[in-house]
Amino acid sequence: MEQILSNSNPFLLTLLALFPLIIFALIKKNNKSRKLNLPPSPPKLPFIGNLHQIGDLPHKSLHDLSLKHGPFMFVNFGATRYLVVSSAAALEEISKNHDIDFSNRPAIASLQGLKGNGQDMVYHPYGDHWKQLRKVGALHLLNKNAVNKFQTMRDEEISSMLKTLDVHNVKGEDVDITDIFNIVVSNIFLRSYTGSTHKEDKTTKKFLDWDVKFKKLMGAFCVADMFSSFAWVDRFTGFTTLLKNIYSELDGIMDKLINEREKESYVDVLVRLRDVEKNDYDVKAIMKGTFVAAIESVALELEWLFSELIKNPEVLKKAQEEVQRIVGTKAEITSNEIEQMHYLRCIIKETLRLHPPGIVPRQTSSKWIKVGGYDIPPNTKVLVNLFAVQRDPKDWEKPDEFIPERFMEKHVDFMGSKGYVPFGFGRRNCPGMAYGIALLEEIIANLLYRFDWKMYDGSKPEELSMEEISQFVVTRKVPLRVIPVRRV
Ligand code: HEM
Repeated sequence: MEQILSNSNPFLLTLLALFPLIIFALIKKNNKSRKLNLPPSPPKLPFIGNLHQIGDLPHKSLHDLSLKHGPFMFVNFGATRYLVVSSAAALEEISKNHDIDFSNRPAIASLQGLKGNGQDMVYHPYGDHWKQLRKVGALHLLNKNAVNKFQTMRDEEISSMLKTLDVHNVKGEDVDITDIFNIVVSNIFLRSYTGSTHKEDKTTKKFLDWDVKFKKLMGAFCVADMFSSFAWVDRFTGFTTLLKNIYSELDGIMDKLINEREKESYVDVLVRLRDVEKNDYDVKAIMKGTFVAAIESVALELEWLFSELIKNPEVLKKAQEEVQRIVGTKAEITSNEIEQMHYLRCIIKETLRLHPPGIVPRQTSSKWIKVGGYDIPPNTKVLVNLFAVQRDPKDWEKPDEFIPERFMEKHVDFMGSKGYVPFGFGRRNCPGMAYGIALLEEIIANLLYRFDWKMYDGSKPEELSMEEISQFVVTRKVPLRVIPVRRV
């Protein structure tokens, strides 16, 4: 034996000694994967995974796939695997039993430039730092009191929007209402951030020009998002440079807002917390994430809401009658009057049900989780398909139809009702809900009160195209053009 030991290779000897341990580990691993019950997945192709089954509108393709493969399914976008959640019951199970475990966001290469050094609010991992950011946002920008504080400024911006529409009315011209919505919403958020007392048309234009380029880029194919080990292809094709340029342009706009901030505005508070109280804040990243989240979602919901009103003249008429009945012949609409517009609120709810802004990205925590009877590995990237959840036929009769009246009969909260989650779910939900709803109500109430609306090309309202395009968010494919006709 001694001879064997002295003549042998020490590496082989170590292996021999560890042999029982290795066998034990292999058996254990084997047993574990045999016992694992992973979610089902549509058939995949080598390398591209399920990409061939995803069309131009991923929310629709994923919805269709979920009807075949179930409300929890694994889908591979190239080499990147996602758990796709597609029904009200599945989402309820997650939010009731695993809220914290599903409260992270995945790293998305093409959105890296919004994250700054990773200390923003939208993409920051769940934890104390993120909670602190949410608190500052709530206190200085987003809660009901903060929203009320900005009322005068909102009134000014809405009144300026009405004046622009009046010019088109006098000339009998059509107007790109999508453009009008983008301008009024950007103006309002810009001023809410910096506390500016005057109009900021130039910066708004800069931001909106930026936004068009940004969305186009987000609609393009980013190799790093699908195949992280082939990220070099993006450098080779020049995509990485395009991303770098677009984010540095946004940085420039944020710099301008920081330089021009008023005392005690949201931006000023963020800067003070960073510079005076030495909080570890990436102010520009916080601003970028919330700014883009706010403007994109409110503008697109206004666009869909207005499209649905134009396409459904009987709903439009009923909504106008409600506004007229409550406001009478007064010159201004007050927040007190808007509170009484129940039918308008139903229209908003139904629009948010049919047209949520996009698919919600999340990531699970670093432990194994069991949902829907399936084993979910640590750090799994998740896509919650609100389009599928909010059209679940188990919760909604005629789920694809626009029927605001359904909300008259059934009490459904904007936040936290089964099968209705336009502002997301759990503790990572949208912090801008109060502000978003206030804006939708105020802008639409004014448009209904002041104007009648005609199709610009003489076509019938019901012929209005509702085609979508998915570029970061899901918007109308073609901008909405209408003719405003003054009523009062
Ligand atoms: C009608 C308008 C809006 C809709 C439909 C909407 C919808 C959403 C949704 C679905 C999410 C994902 C939530 C989740 O992961 O569960 C979200 C997140 C977010 N929204 Fe909104 N949003 C709106 C307006 C706003 C406004 C006005 C702001 C800010 C001023 C805002 C700021 C944010 C932020 C910062 C997040 C990320 C929160 C986090 O990760 O902690 N949103 N929004």
